[in-house]
Amino acid sequence: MLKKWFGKTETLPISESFEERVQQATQHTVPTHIAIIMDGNGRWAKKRSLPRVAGHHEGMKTVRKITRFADRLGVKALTVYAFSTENWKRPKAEVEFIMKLPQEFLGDFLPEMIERNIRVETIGEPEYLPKHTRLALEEAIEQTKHNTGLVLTFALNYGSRAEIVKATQNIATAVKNGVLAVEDITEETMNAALMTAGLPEPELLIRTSGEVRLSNFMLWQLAYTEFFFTDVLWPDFAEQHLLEAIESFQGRDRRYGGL
Ligand SMILES: Cc1cc(N2CCCCCC2)n2ncc(-c3ccc(F)cc3)c2n1
Repeated sequence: MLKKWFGKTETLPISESFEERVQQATQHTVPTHIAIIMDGNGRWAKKRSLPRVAGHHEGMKTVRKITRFADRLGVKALTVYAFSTENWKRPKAEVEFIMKLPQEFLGDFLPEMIERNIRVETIGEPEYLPKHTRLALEEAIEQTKHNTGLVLTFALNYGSRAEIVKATQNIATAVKNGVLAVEDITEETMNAALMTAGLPEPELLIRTSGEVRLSNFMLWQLAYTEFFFTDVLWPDFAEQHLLEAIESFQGRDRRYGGL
C-alpha cells in the first residue's frame, strides 16, 4: 500500500497486523519442530502452463523463504519432505532436474545458513542419490555440523516404512549379538534407532495442496503431532501461511491421549 505524503510516496509496512501477529506468535509456544510435506509443485506449474520442473524450482525458493521465517520465529527444527522413495517413478528428465536442486539451493543459500547458525541434516537413503547430489549434501552437512541453531533436515529418498524396517533390523541385530535384551526394548530404543534420532518429535505437520494423507512420511514420529492441511500450493506458500499454521497450532488443546 502506497501513501502520498508531501508529494513523496512511501511504502507502508506490508501490514502492521502481520507484524503484530508475528510478535503475538512469538510470545506463545512456537512449535519446536515443524515437518512439511511440500505438495502442489506440479499443479502450480500446470496452472501457469509451465513445465512441471518450473514448479519444483519455485518450490525450492519457498524452502529458503520458509526456512528464514521459521528461523526468525525461533523454530528449533524444520524437516521437509523433498523426495520420497516413490518419486523415482516420475519421468527420468524430471527426476534429473529435481536431483540438481540441492546443489543450486546450497550454492545460493549455504553461506547465509552458516551465518544464521543453521545446521543441515538429511534423512533417507542417500546412497541411491546421484553422486553430485550426495556430494552437495555431504558438503553442507560437514560445513554446518557445529552450528547450534535451527536444524534443517531434508528427507531425501526417504520412506518411513523402510526407516522402521531398518531400525527394527538394527535392534534385532543388537539382541542377537547380546548387546540388548528383548525386555529392554522400549519406545526410546526405537526413537534412537530411527534416522531422526536426536531430533524432537514434530509438534506440527503441514501438508500443502489439499492432499490429506501422510504418504509414508515420519509415521512413527508423528504419533502426537498436530496436523495442518492447506489448499495452498507449495510454491505459493508464504510467511503468512506458516504464521496461520502456527496460530492454529497455538489454539489447540494438546492432550497426548489424556483428558
Ligand atoms: C530433491 C530436492 C527437491 C526439492 N524440491 C523443491 C521443494 C519442493 C519439493 C520437491 C522439489 N528441493 N528443494 C530443496 C532441496 C534441497 C535438498 C537438500 C539440500 F541439502 C538442499 C536443498 C530439494 N531437494
